[in-house]
Amino acid sequence: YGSTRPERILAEVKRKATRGDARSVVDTIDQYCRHQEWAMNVGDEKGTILDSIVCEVKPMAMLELGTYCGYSAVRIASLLPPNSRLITMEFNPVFAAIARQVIAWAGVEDKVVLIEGPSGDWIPKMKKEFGLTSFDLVFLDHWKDCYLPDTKLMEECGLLRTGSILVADNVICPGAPDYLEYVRGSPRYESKYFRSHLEYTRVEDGIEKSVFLG
Ligand SMILES: Oc1cc(-c2ccc(F)cc2)cc2nccnc12
Ligand SMILES: [Mg+2]
Repeated sequence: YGSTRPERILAEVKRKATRGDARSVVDTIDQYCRHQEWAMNVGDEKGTILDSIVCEVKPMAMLELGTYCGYSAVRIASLLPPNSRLITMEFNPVFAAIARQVIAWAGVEDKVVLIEGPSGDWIPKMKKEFGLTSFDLVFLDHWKDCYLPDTKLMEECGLLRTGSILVADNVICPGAPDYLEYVRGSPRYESKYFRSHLEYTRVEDGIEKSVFLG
């Protein structure tokens, strides 16, 4: 029986990364995915852009859509202020099961809440389920055709406040054209593009940072 790519990434983390050391987990995954087998982590180059935004915003409440193996959840959690929480949402149960173990190995499980299921089902329930008023920062890194509907749903559910920031991965590759058109064209957003590359490649990709103006 063959293992899955997420299982091979977890095995590499357990073999090479220091338990409780988030940076060593991040670096181990980057090394493996650059030199052994590509995987859809935000990666080191775009990850540095994400880090700078997390450090600037210092979010008390943050949402990640699309956990995959937990690479960006670990990367983000290692930068969060005390008492702040990252809620990360994953649709695929196989990915979620691996991510839980990667997050635990990195020792950031008390900063991260991983929820499983479709974003469209969860978003309307989040205020009540987590006693939230709104998110300070949202990282969109799930299926590209969900970026726009989920953004509109977060607006409708009152999960965004004046100043909430959306950070979207892959706006060029694979691309989220309808989302880009919306945040760049809407008077309710102030949007900025950070040019970069698709993780572990020289292909152009980028991150779009959009401030919700209310
Ligand atoms: O960062 C990413 C890259 C890709 C991806 C896949 C295949 C390619 F050829 C190019 C890019 C897919 C993604 N899906 C969800 C979240 N993030 C993704
Ligand atoms: Mg991505």
